[in-house]
Parts: sequence; structure tokens; C-alpha cells
Amino acid sequence: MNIIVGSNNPAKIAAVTDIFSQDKITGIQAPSQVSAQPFSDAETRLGAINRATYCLQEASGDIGVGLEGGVMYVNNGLYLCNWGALVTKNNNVFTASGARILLPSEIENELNEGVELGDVMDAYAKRQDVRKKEGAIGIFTNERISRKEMFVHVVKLLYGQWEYAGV
Ligand SMILES: O=P(O)(O)OP(=O)(O)OP(=O)(O)OC[C@H]1O[C@@H](n2cnc3c(O)ncnc32)[C@H](O)[C@@H]1O
Ligand SMILES: [Mg+2]
Repeated sequence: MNIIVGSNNPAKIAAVTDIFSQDKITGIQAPSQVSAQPFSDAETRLGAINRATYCLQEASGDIGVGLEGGVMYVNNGLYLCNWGALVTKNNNVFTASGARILLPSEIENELNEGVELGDVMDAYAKRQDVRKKEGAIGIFTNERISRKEMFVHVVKLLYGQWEYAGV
């Protein structure tokens, strides 16, 4: 199958490649049509669906996959959240979310000032391109779970639901 992924972020591409290991994977830049930094579950999920849908509109593929990172409040705590969507040629849409962890209040303050998490993380961790490598989840879990590994879980949830539905 031809799998189109709505991103060129290596952490996202690697996660899809791990799960769709027999298939051809192509990354394209797909607009999420939500904020660059989504701030709720609903917005992050919509970004993933929009990316997946765009993939099959713009490229000839069998399956479109959208993966989107965001943050969301649970009571007073700001959590990292991630969503994935898988869209088939017949317009079946499957969605799944990833692991969540609480972000430190310094990170929350910067995000509330409008800085994107990717940029905040590079400054905070004194590293480059955290978003393409271990991710915020990698930094704050002492690298026990990388951004790729977190997305592998999301893509497995998508793959399994699609397989179960048999569409
Ligand atoms: O090229 P794309 O696919 O857009 O990849 P991205 O790294 O920008 O990722 P998202 O748009 O899905 O994430 C939205 C924002 O949140 C940031 N972000 C989300 N999860 C992150 C993580 O685990 N580590 C670092 N930044 C993260 C990301 O850098 C963006 O600023
Ligand atoms: Mg982005």
C-alpha cells in the first residue's frame, strides 16, 4: 500500500514506518488548519484529521495518516497531548490519542505567551530540534519514552482499529 503521512517530521515518519513496515511511506507537508500550537484535545484531534484527509486529497495513496501534537488543561495542569488519525480512500476515519504527561509551570507560562512548544523545549533543554528527536515527552520522562515511541503507540492504535474494521 501507499501510505501518505501529513508531515516530514522524522519522529512521525519513523513511527509510521515501524508499523506499516511492508508499505511505501511518503511524507508530505500537510496543513493542520488549526493553531500551530493546539491548546485542547478537540483542536489537536481535528489537526490530525485535517492532515490525514489532506494527504489523500493531494497525493495518490491508499491511507492517509495525520499526527498532531498539542497541549490541554486538566483542571489547573497543562498536559502534553497527541492525536493521530487514519483516513482510508473510502473516507473511513479512525482516531486515537497518545500518552499524556504534565508539563512544568515554566513551560506552561511560555506557551501561554504564544511560543510554540517545540521552540520552548529547545531553549529549556539546551538542545536543537527536540521536536524531531526525543520530544518534550522524551525530555520529561528522562528519555524512557521518545516522541517516536509515543507516536508508534498511536499508530498501532490506528492500525489495529482499521484492521478490525476490515475496510
Ligand atoms: O512538522 P510538523 O508535523 O508540524 O511537526 P511539529 O514538530 O511541528 O509537531 P506538531 O505540529 O504536531 O506539534 C504542535 C506543536 O507542539 C510542539 N510539540 C508537540 N509535541 C512535542 C514534543 O513532544 N516535543 C517538542 N515539541 C512538541 C511542536 O513542535 C509544535 O510546536
Ligand atoms: Mg507543526
